Amino acid sequence: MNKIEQQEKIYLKEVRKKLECAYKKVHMQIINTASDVSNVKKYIWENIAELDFAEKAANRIAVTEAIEFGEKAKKERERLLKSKKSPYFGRIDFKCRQEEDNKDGTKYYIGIHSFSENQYAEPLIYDWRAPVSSMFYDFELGQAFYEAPIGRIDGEIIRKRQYRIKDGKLEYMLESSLNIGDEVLQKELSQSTDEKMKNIVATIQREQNIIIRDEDTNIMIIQGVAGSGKSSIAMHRVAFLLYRFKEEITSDDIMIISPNKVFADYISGVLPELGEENIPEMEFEELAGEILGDKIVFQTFAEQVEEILQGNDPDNVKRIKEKSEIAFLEKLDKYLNILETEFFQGKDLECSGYIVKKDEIESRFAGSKSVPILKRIDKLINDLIYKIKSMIREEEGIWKASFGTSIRRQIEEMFPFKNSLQIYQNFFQYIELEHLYKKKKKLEYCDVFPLIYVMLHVEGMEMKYGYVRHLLIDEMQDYTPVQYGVIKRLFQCKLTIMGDRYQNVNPHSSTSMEKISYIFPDGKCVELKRSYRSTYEIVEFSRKIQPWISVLPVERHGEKVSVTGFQTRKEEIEFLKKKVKEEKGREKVSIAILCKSQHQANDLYHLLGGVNTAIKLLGFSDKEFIEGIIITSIHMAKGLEFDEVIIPQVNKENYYTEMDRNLLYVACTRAMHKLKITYENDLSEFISDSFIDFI
Ligand SMILES: Nc1ncnc2c1ncn2[C@@H]1O[C@H](COP(=O)(O)OP(=O)(O)OP(=O)(O)O)[C@@H](O)[C@H]1O
Repeated sequence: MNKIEQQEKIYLKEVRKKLECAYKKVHMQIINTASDVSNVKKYIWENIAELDFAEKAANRIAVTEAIEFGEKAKKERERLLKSKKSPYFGRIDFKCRQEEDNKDGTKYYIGIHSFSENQYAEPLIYDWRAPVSSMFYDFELGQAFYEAPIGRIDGEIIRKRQYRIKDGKLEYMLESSLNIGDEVLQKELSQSTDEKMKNIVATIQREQNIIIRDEDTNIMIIQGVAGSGKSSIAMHRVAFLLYRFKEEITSDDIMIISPNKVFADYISGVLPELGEENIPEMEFEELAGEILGDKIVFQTFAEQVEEILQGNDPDNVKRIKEKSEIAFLEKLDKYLNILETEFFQGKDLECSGYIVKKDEIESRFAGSKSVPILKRIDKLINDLIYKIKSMIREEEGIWKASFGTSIRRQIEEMFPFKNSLQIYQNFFQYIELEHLYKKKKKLEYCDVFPLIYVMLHVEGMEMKYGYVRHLLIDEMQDYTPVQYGVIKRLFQCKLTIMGDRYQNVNPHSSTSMEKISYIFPDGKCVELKRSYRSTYEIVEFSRKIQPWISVLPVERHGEKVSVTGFQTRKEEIEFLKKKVKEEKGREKVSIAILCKSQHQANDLYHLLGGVNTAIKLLGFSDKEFIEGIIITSIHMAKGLEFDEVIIPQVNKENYYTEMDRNLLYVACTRAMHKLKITYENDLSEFISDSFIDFI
């Protein structure tokens, strides 16, 4: 062990001792608080009859406050426990320009949580989100600066170190003059995964840090290649904002729209790991359900994808495609703008001999333009009932309930639609493309958001999501311009939208960063091209499926991708069975067998032995990320990652459309360390001769 390492070990021991002291102190506080609470409760119980109202109230307040204090202390204890295990991961020695004589600079140790011995002492560990910590991610040795609350602080980084401390032991340390990375990053990336998404604080890269720490941008649109860390960045960005604006926002003010519950569960560990509460999550379908209520039954996105894969309805693709264009949103906007002028036709209204002239009706209607049109019709009815009632009363006549019904009927006849669905259906006649709307038992998924868009326009919507201060949307490519139109209306808050146009599981409705920025012209677009998830071999292999993608792999090498052909399906199944048997019982396996559709996944699951095997089937109704050996559809695996991925049935006749190409790409990019492809008879043309050196 060299001298520097020895010094660091001594320092680590000292810091851990102090953490231990702090831990014991908080632990005692929790015990004492629990005992105080129980004493006060006992006192109230025993003296309930004698205590007056004020005394009872005072005691109750004391209990509530003690419980709150106890809860906070418990969280602090949890943090200290984690810090004891791994107090910090980095250090910078920074010499501020004003401190010329401080030639060694000030040492800043950086960890997940900050720690000081007391509230007046300088921190022994700085939170990774503290202003000074930003230099750890942003600069190499030499000139550096950070934005402190008092303004920019300039100086020089004279030392930078990285550590891996596990269970209180220094596993390794590196003197780094380079960007964080390289060696430590390689080590981190080569770890196996047996669990959910982990934090990446120790190795956040510069381009990622810029996004995480950006507090000024209102709308951020991130296009990042597979494995570039988009979802990780999103979680770290939330943690950063919660720290930076701790007085203003809480985790309940932030929301994430994720592709499915399994994905939401997969990412749910990161924020608690970083000492923050999880944020509310929902899927687009849930949002649709909340708005449409239970009156309209609709198809889900997953069902739409499965339907396309079954390929039974070629017109379906046309309908989906058309409704995913910006032009469709523009046509819809145009239609909604002319609804009033083209479809509302004022007429004279007659009720029990009283007349309200057409002109008055039209000017009343035009006078409340800010009210959504269907609500305006209701308002007009109510206003005219009131007017005619007053006229009748003035002349001492008698108002009858049937007058109200007659007024309502006459006004309703002036506008041909009673609800949003009728208005939406009529849109297709108006644009003379009736074939684009297919009436079915379940509203087609491609009509769900256009209908909601119409609803928001013609019925309005109370600010249901007004409390959301920051919305994150993952897998942005899966949502159409109309869906973004809906988001724009419902969420008037900061947005972080991220995804990858090349990972669209339904290319007929995919949206690129360019399309999204058309809807949000003030949005800031950022591109991430480096892929961290997969080995160099897997990235290079995947890249050949979509050669137009520009992606930079991390130089982390692993096994070659294997492509194995079989003469019969039976042989392929036997091969997979053997593989599962070999892996069964091994600890910490993370293997996914990814099929083109859920239908194929279900079939294969049964062929491999179903419930009698070690394999677990993951389907659309699942809510939790499952560890071990799983079998599922590529759609379900979006956003997830596994040590090893096996893609069966990559036959010529199974993967041949552009949609299949995308799916194959998504499947390959789920693999971190190993990728195996199997096929029967002829291999899909997407895996061509150029792959030969990988076979
Ligand atoms: N700076 C980093 N340090 C260490 N690991 C990283 C870093 N950035 C990303 N990773 C790792 O790369 C993998 C991919 O990250 P993530 O899932 O966030 O990427 P993504 O862009 O959302 O992927 P995809 O779009 O393919 O689902 C994860 O294992 C993550 O921990």
